[in-house]
Amino acid sequence: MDDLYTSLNDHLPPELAKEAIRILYGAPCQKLELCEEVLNLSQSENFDLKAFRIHAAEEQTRSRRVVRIGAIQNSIVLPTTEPVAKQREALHQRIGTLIHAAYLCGCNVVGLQEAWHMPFAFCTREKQPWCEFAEHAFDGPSAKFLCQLAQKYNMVIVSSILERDDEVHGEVIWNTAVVISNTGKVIGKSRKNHIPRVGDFNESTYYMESTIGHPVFETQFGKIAVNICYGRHHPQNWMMYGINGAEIVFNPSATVGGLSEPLWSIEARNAAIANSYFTVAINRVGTEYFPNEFTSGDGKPAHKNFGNFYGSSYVTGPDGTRTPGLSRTKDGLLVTEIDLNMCRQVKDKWGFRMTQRLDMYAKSLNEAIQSDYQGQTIKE
Ligand SMILES: NC(=O)NCCC(=O)O
Repeated sequence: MDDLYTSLNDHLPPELAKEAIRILYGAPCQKLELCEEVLNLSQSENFDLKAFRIHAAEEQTRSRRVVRIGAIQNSIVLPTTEPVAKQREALHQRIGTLIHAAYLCGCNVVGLQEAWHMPFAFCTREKQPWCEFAEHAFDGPSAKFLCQLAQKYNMVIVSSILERDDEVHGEVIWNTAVVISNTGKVIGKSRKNHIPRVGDFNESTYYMESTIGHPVFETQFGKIAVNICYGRHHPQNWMMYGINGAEIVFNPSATVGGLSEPLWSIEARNAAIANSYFTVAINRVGTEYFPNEFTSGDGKPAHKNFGNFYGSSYVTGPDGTRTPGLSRTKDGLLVTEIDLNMCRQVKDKWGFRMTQRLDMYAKSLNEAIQSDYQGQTIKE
């Protein structure tokens, strides 16, 4: 099955499909018309292309703040046995094509998947050659490449990379998202707050948890934050970006079907609802093979790949409306037109911020982290 939405549409009687989609996806997203040039490009370059508008109400006292978001998912281009520079160069080329497509679709903000410039080699626990993909956040080859595209296309780009912190912190490696302004300059970086220790996700061998909190980047196209992959399982992580004023939170990810597919459509969507902002969940696609076998202490026979990254990138609005997902198997570009005014409209309607009781939880959490804490469990 390539994607659930299309399967429902293709296989259920029309009335039933409409109702099933309303229940599963929320208010229907309107399809956007795209130009012939980008439709042809998606054919010749073999990527999934979907485009929607999430509807927000018109207001009397504020003009609309319309933004087009592009979410890009991709598979690796060359085998993982090719030289590091060649693999990275091939990914740059592919991403260049997909960003050009996003430009043709009028995107103002584009987000890429987790560690887009390399294979997701953290299953292997090998340091060589994978650590060589790590690069400087502000002037590494991928930052330079994207800064130039951001300026050329007048778009903000959210670039999730393996960072080598060689100025301040003794060349250590981090899992980092760099936010690049539409002026072509890096605005700043955010880092992965929660590092997985599950299945083959042996990422803790390579980098530590972020120490830079929950930054929100004020751009010309809205206040943007980045919750990197496994951070999506932590509601408090999502919450902090909301507290700091985010209007769009990207979730660049790399996750596989056997592990997380049933969770995928829930977590970023729930975060959008709970925090009255838009979320953009982006996952890799394809299967990446590594030269040497590895195991992860879970009883599985030694193997050479992670399993299948299932794509399915999607966008959710603060009212819970979500777009259909991109393909589960193909590279893709998902374009979503949103109106940032919707964040406040939903806060006013549902009052989740107003009723959030942060003071109560701050007090309770502060008690819960004390070594003599007695849980509030009442026994029969
Ligand atoms: N990249 C990453 O953090 N993956 C962990 C697996 C998951 O969160 O689904």
